[in-house]
Amino acid sequence: MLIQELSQQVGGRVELTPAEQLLESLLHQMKVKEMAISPFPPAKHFFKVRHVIRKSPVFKLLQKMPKGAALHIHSSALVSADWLVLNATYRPNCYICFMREGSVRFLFSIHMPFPRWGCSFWSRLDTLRAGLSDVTAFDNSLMQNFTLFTDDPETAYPTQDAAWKRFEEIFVALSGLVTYGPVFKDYIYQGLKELYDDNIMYLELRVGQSRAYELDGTVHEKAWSLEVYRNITEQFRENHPDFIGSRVIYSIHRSLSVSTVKQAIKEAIEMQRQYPDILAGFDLVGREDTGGSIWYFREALSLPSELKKNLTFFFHAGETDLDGTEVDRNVVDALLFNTSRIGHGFALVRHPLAKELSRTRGVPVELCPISNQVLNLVTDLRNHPAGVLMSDGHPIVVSSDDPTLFNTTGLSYDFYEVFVGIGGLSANLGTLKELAMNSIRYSSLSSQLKEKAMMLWQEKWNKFIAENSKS
Ligand SMILES: O=c1[nH]cnc2c1ncn2[C@@H]1O[C@H](CO)[C@@H](O)[C@H]1O
Repeated sequence: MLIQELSQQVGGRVELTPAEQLLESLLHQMKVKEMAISPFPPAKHFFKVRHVIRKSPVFKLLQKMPKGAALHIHSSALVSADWLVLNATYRPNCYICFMREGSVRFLFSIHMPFPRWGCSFWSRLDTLRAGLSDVTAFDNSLMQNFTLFTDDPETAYPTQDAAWKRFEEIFVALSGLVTYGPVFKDYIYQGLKELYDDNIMYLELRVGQSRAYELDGTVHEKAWSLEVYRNITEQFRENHPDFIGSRVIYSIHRSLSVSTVKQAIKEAIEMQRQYPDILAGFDLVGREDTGGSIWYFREALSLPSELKKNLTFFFHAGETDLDGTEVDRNVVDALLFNTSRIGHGFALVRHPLAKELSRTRGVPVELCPISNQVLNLVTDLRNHPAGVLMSDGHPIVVSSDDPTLFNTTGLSYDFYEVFVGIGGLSANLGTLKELAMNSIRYSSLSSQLKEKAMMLWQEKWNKFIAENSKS
């Protein structure tokens, strides 16, 4: 019985080579030590223990581990807040204005922009900085505007409402900065680099509706951005031949109307036809329990099958709502609409039928534990519902959701939380191996590219094992 139960665990069926067994026993000892630290880091909010995690030997090993693909990241929260402040805001012609409630807005422009409602007069950042006595303090305060990071998360975000309000506000603050054409291009490159530096080889990015602009006020078509994603990825691959690439999941905010979502679906169908290599499919984003449910958008979401067109869905579902409302049925409806993955699926364990369906159909949950700590207020990861999914051997992939806002880079922090916090001692090297392989297996890559990615990953994995199993 015990053996049977162990083999259910994610990775429980993965057979380890002798070298892997050696690394597993080292890893096990490291983990036991780390779990004895008091207080146990994953029992605390991520913001309070990030500095502890950073020093952890298990974390350092996870950074070196080839983790496969990042399948759930939002394009407007892809790079570190440091890069945005120290690189993007230092470019010429960058204007800033300060909102009454303390937030900021940016715009790149040749001329002084028109005043914006609720915002101070615009200042050009180079002039503004030249007049400051402490530029570092100013830059640090800008960084604070781009992330939810705080030493005291419980006070700053006592409720989900408070966390989500600030969360959505940051996206608005970032938009004038990251949608400026020249910044946008370097931003994508930097995003790929941060992932690559964390040993990730492929990315699927949720991309919203915002359009890029230029200094003279020209606004580009959405297709322009898709071409940038493709070209910058190509450029990155030329410089890093062992990177596989990136694809885009066209996304629309669920606070919008059915007719707007219908229009977006039509655009997505057309984009998937025109850019099949870069466009992977479609998703609805934004806070789930205050936006429209999947059922609410059923007329729009049925369009592809009515028109007999291909459009792959990657729905966020069961992220924030556990209360048995219509929104709580999103996990079921996502599966009925044939979603190919479930974004978050935090509520999945409460729906045994949906859970069974997701497992038997091989529809993985995109688990983003840091996001759940910040936005769902799950402080102690030992209470995370994914513990049940893990011990059930449920298909899971790990991702970081919004690295800018959570003040992380790469996936290693999320892997740490899953491996040490949610998985506990039952998670082992086989778990890590399966999670990394899952990220390639459940990606939207063609079967040929998947095979190539898997081979490349295996090579990197073997090297990782050989280098780390010595002692
Ligand atoms: O974890 C998430 N769940 C739902 N929506 C999200 C999450 N992260 C980001 N966005 C949404 O994506 C938009 C930017 O593209 C943001 O407005 C935000 O609502």
